[in-house]
Amino acid sequence: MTEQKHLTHDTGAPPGAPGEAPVLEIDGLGVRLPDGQAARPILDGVGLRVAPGETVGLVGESGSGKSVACRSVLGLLPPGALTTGQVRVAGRDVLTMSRAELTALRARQVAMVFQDPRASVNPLRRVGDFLTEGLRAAGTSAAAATARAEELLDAVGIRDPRGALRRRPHQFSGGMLQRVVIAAALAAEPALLVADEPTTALDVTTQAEIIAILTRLRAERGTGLLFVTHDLELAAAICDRVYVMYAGRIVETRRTDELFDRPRHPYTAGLLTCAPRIERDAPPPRPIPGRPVSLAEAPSGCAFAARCAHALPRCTEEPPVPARYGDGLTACHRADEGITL
Ligand SMILES: Nc1ncnc2c1ncn2[C@@H]1O[C@H](COP(=O)(O)OP(=O)(O)OP(=O)(O)O)[C@@H](O)[C@H]1O
Repeated sequence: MTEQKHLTHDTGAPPGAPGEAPVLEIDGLGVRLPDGQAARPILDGVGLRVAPGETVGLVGESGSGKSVACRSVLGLLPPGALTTGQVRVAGRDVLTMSRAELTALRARQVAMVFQDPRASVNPLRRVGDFLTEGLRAAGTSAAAATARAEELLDAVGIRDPRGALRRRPHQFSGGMLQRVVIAAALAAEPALLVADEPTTALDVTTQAEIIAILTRLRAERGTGLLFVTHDLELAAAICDRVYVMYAGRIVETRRTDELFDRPRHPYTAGLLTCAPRIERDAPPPRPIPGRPVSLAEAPSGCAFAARCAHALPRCTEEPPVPARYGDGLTACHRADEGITL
């Protein structure tokens, strides 16, 4: 694997309203994680923006690096991680923050919701303690913290919030507990919420309810939302813009409607056609051939070339550099040919 340093300071994001700084700015992020004596490359040249109140999707198959990218936003990379580039939250680089600064960042500015709500809560403690501890640590009185916790549980659709505060995690279904985790994430009114596959472990109905809650809360509170998923259809349903990641790199980004109407990267097009559709006359799903590679395994040309029906000899030799098409970016040698239509 040759790292391509496909650095660009263009992240495909719209310029934004004057005076409105992005809540998240990732520029040229590279991550290597320890692997025995060596360091294994995981991310390369990742660039991404989230504006206040914007919902941005980060989409890709398993192992593409989505979780590592969003963990870097909270300074939650494993010990020994080596990074390059910048991850700025409200203008400050997370990668250079001290431990105390990271604690403050997580308490006030960024919150994260993970796939498995049971991994986020202490099974032995009451939900009320889980919801109020951050508020109490920030100096809120016990009575005010409890009132706020009830308000938050109400906002995520939990009936009888007062009773819920006294219960323990095992007394909640997965979907109800994910609501509790979202309520806790919103307690400090963070500028940015990072949700890593928050509905993957839930049944379809509960999934829809959680998505509706996230969408409503984002609209009401103006929180920026970075929504991580392997499901492009789901991302399209809720996101303003989407970044598509393959083998640790962003291969395409654009506004959701444009991404669907006119994907320019064959990988994006493949993600769109590999998912089953419910319409009666919809074509059958067409899986992307082969299996995804990690950045460490990626060949020196385009990492997707071996799975791509449109690959030319050039694709296996030269790394494609992200270039601007329409309102977004695509890293493909054939992007200007419209081959994925
Ligand atoms: N703590 C770690 N130590 C070493 N390698 C890791 C660690 N966490 C993740 N990786 C590696 O980093 C790469 C990206 O993993 P990551 O979990 O970010 O992918 P993902 O796109 O989120 O996948 P999934 O959808 O399955 O969660 C994988 O090759 C994975 O094996």
